[in-house]
Amino acid sequence: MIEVRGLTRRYGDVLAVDHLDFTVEPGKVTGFLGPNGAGKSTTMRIVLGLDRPTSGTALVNGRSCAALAEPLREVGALLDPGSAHPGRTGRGHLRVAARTNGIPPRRVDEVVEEVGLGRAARRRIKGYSLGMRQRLGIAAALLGDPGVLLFDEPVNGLDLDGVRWIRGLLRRLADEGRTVLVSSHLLSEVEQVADRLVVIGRGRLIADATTEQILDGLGDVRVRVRSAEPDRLLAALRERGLEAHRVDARELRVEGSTAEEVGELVHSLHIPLHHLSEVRNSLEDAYVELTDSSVEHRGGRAATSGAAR
Ligand SMILES: Nc1ncnc2c1ncn2[C@@H]1O[C@H](COP(=O)(O)OP(=O)(O)OP(=O)(O)O)[C@@H](O)[C@H]1O
Repeated sequence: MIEVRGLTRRYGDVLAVDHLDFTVEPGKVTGFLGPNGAGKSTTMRIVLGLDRPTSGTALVNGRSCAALAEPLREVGALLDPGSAHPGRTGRGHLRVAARTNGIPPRRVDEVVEEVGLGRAARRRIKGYSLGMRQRLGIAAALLGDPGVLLFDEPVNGLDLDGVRWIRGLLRRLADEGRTVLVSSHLLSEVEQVADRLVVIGRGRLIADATTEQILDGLGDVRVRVRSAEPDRLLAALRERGLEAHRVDARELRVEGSTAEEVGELVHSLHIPLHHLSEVRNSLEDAYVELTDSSVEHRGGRAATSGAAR
């Protein structure tokens, strides 16, 4: 479990993280979302004990990471896949990490296998593609078989196969009961795999809820209705005070209503119905709505008040 409480990090004039509170639970994939510069990497570095908070705490399984003697056994992370020494082989890089963390060398073979590096593990890292570096970084994160895993933008620059592979891996790690936090600035990259979303903007918490709750809490439902008598239906909808408009010769769009309400009205008017459905905002729309509002309210702490919690 990861517990972030009142976390604040200031770099000179820049307030990178601003009184952040959230918990990342085991057995779930938690998406950590926010636009560029929102404070995701800073938060992750503090959780990992690689940076110090100005105030507040970030605990992994109840303890500060900086206090752990062999951190890789408790928490694994993919932060910057370009950080491995280019002159080493992939295997050599993993061996060094294993040795310094008291991990048996045979575990290196297991993680090389697990991430599908194969024979590339014997080649020097400087010849690796971005996808191979990413796999190597993930192998290093998995080395200590940790219960807590953090991935900072893991699908950055990967092709579709790589993205699918990472999604499958995240799911499996969570299903094994591990705590999985995965950051992205693109909702579309994590919406399919994240059970929960922690959304931040300008260092502040915007939303912390299940992916479903965030979707449900945002944006009105719109109803599409096609009928034999669109003009009559449009008039009746407006008479009821509903915001309705024509989409084409047969279709109407009704804002802020439900299929049930519109369906009952159509029935009461004895109008033949051809189509009736509810349209929700896509999660991407919801996310833009969420993060936009954090920018709009940049002056005050009111930005968090509209959060879907
Ligand atoms: N070491 C540092 N010194 C000064 N400012 C920093 C430092 N690290 C981060 N910042 C600033 O803190 C803010 C948050 O940065 P951070 O990298 O945590 O955001 P992020 O959400 O991870 O963004 P991205 O998606 O672009 O990686 C930014 O304004 C950044 O410029």
